[in-house]
Amino acid sequence: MTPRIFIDGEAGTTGLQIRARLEGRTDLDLLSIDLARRKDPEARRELLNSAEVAILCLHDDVAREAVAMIENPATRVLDASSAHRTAEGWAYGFPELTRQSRDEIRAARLVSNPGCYATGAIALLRPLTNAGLLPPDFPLSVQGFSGYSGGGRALVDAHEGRGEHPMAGPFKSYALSLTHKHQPEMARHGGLTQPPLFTPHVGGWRQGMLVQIPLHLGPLGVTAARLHEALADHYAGERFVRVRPFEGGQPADPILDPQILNGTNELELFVYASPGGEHALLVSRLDNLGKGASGAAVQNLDVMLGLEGAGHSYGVPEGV
Ligand SMILES: NC(=O)C1=CN([C@@H]2O[C@H](COP(=O)(O)OP(=O)(O)OC[C@H]3O[C@@H](n4cnc5c(N)ncnc54)[C@H](OP(=O)(O)O)[C@@H]3O)[C@@H](O)[C@H]2O)C=CC1
Ligand SMILES: CC(=O)N[C@@H](CCC(=O)OP(=O)(O)O)C(=O)O
Repeated sequence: MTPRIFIDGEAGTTGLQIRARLEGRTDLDLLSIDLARRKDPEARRELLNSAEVAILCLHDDVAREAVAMIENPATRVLDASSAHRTAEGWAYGFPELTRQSRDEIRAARLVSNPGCYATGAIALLRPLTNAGLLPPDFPLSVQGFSGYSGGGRALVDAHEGRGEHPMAGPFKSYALSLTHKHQPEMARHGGLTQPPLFTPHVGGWRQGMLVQIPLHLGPLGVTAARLHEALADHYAGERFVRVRPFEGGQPADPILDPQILNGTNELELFVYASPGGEHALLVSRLDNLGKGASGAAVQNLDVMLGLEGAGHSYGVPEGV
């Protein structure tokens, strides 16, 4: 039977992008809620309990409530919120992260979709901590640069002339309390014993992001070439994660535009080195709504259902 899928929060930023990516899929039966009843607990309860997979595109508190509404043991959950990313009993939905990740996601009833900045950071960190090139307690800084859709409906509306928001504008630094909800996730799934110092920034473009990790190589006792080799080895053969060539002093990609991967489910990783080899910069580029949210969610849905081999792109189809 065709698996029934319900997107709770289908009218929000992440939900709409998931719907766009599922457009034209005949191997899934997409259940939809009457728009007028989309916040009605009874209407949602019914759909949540009749789906094979419920995808939650809700803010954390509403996502927790949705999980509590599910009584049907056959309903599996894919949560796009940050409510369960370090919770016990939840698989982490990053299929390329470790050799076991795909099997864990396929077997799980509860899967948490990664955060956007966290995806960029963890994709760089985990292969290096696993390979023993980055000690788990190494003091790290992570910098993020996101398009405004990362702020959800309220920030999108402010940017598109439908309200005001303190983070709207051409460029803002934020989370200057030096605490951000992605830090525990970066630590846990990046293989670190302490959260990195994380400084996010948001700008006046709609979507697309860069995540940067600067490294002093002296204390690490490793070369940038070795870090690149470990990343390239780990992601060899992966369709959605690409490690760009490393060319030492003459970078293959001398300028990075955060928007290049928009509409795709792709993630690109870069390693840069200073001419004397003292410093390295690790960078990831992704669409915060693609591999950072909705593309990843649809990929995870297919991994959960054993459909990944069908070769879908998990991008937004042309013209949608
Ligand atoms: N934006 C991004 O880049 C990413 C977001 N996420 C995560 O996805 C989740 C959703 O974020 P995002 O899509 O940006 O948020 P939005 O605010 O755009 O969407 C949330 C949706 O949930 C709806 N909603 C609110 N309350 C209820 C309720 N009680 N019952 C049912 N629906 C409700 C909202 O309706 P209404 O607008 O009418 O209130 C809205 O349509 C968040 O947890 C976020 O952390 C994950 C990765 C990336
Ligand atoms: C620009 C902006 O506000 N970004 C969001 C992160 C968005 C995201 O994708 O993360 P989640 O999946 O955890 O919501 C923030 O910093 O909280």
